[in-house]
Amino acid sequence: MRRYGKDADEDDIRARPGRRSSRPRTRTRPKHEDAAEGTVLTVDRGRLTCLVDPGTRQEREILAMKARELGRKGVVVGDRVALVGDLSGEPDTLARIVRVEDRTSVLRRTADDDDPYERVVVANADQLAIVTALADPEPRPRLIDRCLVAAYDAGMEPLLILTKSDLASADPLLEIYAPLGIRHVVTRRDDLGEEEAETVRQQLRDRATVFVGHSGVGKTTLVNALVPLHQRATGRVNAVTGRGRHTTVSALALRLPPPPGAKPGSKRALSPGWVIDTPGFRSFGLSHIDPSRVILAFPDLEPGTVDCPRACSHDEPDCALDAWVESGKADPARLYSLRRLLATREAREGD
Ligand SMILES: Nc1nc2c(ncn2[C@@H]2O[C@H](COP(=O)(O)OP(=O)(O)OP(=O)(O)O)[C@@H](O)[C@H]2O)c(=O)[nH]1
Ligand SMILES: [Zn+2]
Repeated sequence: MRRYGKDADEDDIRARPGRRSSRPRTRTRPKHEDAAEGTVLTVDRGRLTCLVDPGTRQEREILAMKARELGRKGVVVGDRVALVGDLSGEPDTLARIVRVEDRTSVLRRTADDDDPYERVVVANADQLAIVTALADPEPRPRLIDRCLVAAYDAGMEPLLILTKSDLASADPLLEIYAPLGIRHVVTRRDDLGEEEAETVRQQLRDRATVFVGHSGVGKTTLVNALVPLHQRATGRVNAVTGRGRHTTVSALALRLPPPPGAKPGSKRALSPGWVIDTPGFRSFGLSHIDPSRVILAFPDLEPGTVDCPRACSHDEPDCALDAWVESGKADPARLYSLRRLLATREAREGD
């Protein structure tokens, strides 16, 4: 898949879209030559847990905070950062993050469609796993479409994970998504033994995959099977937020176990892939999406847009894609799917 992650330099957690370009870009980097490299695994009320020296005997998680000099720059899960200060990782120590490296991808969402603010959810991920139950709760193709738009906008490859296959067949959904050529896996809780979990892990090896899904689709069940040593806490009420059972509070990066038979210390063992679990959500706001980025995920259609009117929505009478498809240059089902996806940008009841 093509990479087209947009410039993600100036992305405060809360940035007003459209203002980005007016801010001056300063590239004065403080000298922190002794800084350690780390990857942000989770963020909790301004405290960032970072993994340092991965794959070595010194591997450790250290707690850090953003240095003042970073200003309003947001630091999110998946960010690669430079750390100074106490790097021991001992209890009650706190390091400082002095730099955030350029990002290869940025997954954003707006809390809802009327929300002018966008949030960077995760940085540097390669893949977006859209977890959908086949029943209980009923699948919501429109929500899947919205997640797909977010993935394409972010330059991430989508993966459909269809859970609860004991309750309903996956065929009708798979038919809808066939023209998009999205990879998929179908799971059921009672089959998620070690062997089946390994089949799912094969889709996640060597990359970082963000898991998103509506509450109750079985995401926690799945993630716990994929990363058995971790067992995300469920059913506990958080004393601070008061949020209840089975509520995942913040994004959390989890390393997959190494593939069976991988030699300890080998590349395969050291980069087994990452799962980035995110809180279950009800909606996925898309007010920040740019159709011209989404269309880059359709390399068969994209060249057909050169004759489009300026700022074409690709769903208007003058759109050149109709002629492109009529002349046999691409499959009409692809154009239909693209238009269906782009149409989800308009908010509707129940999003
Ligand atoms: N029938 C059936 N039930 C399942 C399956 N997977 C999970 N469940 C059940 O669905 C319910 C929700 O599962 P969770 O794993 O907590 O769902 P979640 O998506 O993490 O939910 P949140 O934590 O709210 O985001 C639980 O009662 C699970 O036991 C499955 O394959 N089949
Ligand atoms: Zn067009």
